[in-house]
Amino acid sequence: MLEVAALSVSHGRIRALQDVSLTISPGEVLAVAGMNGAGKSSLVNAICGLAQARSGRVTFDGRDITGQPLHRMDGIALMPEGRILAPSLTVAETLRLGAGRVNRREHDQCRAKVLARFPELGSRLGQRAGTLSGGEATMLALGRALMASPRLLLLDEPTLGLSPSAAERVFHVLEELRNDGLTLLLVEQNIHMALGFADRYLLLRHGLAVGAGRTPTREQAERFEEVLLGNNSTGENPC
Ligand SMILES: Nc1ncnc2c1ncn2[C@@H]1O[C@H](COP(=O)(O)OP(=O)(O)OP(=O)(O)O)[C@@H](O)[C@H]1O
Repeated sequence: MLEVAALSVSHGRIRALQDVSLTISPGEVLAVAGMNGAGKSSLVNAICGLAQARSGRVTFDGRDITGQPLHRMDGIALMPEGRILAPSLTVAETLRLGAGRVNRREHDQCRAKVLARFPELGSRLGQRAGTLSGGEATMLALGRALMASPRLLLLDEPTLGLSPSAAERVFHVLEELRNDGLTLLLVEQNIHMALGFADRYLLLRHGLAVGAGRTPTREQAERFEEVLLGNNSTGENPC
């Protein structure tokens, strides 16, 4: 479904990502892990055209989408790091924005599905996004992404800043989305939750892919974290 080949991203003189490749098959969940500054957001942003790739290729369903802006990517949606909601827009207006160019009937159908998934948003359609709690704002950001009816959802740290119970709710929703057949690329700071949930992982370090494979078993997880936290100087694949 998604193929990323030797993708490199620079921000000015900083090499954020170097020759990173990955594939995701339909229905799979890929967790992208790594410490702060490892290049996770640069990877996600370059996949969906928000960061410019210096080199490499991104292919979605066989189409080359390298550098294409997100709004032209039929089938891919992003929940960006920090949620990025316009605080003065209402919940209804935010969801409308996520739908893009669809007719009224398509919008209403899609919104009904989103509101069935997030009942807390239904009673707040006229409330401004800036007044929502962290958990509600996260559901709105997820709902906005789902309004695009994606087949592949990119999630950049969806539990950032949330309480443990709100983070659990996010993973509960992600589980439902997976059961509905959605393909997920998940950047997640809560490594335990991410590895417990994903089918496969990609480990980044200083912009390089230093490990990839099926998610580790409980026994392998400790070893994995050693590498992740930088206690292992070889950068070897932990699994
Ligand atoms: N717009 C930018 N301008 C300059 N440097 C940037 C920019 N965005 C990212 N960087 C740098 O690129 C590197 C990778 O950053 P990136 O945000 O991709 O990492 P990350 O793994 O997502 O980190 P975090 O977990 O802290 O969000 C870092 O050194 C960062 O400082």
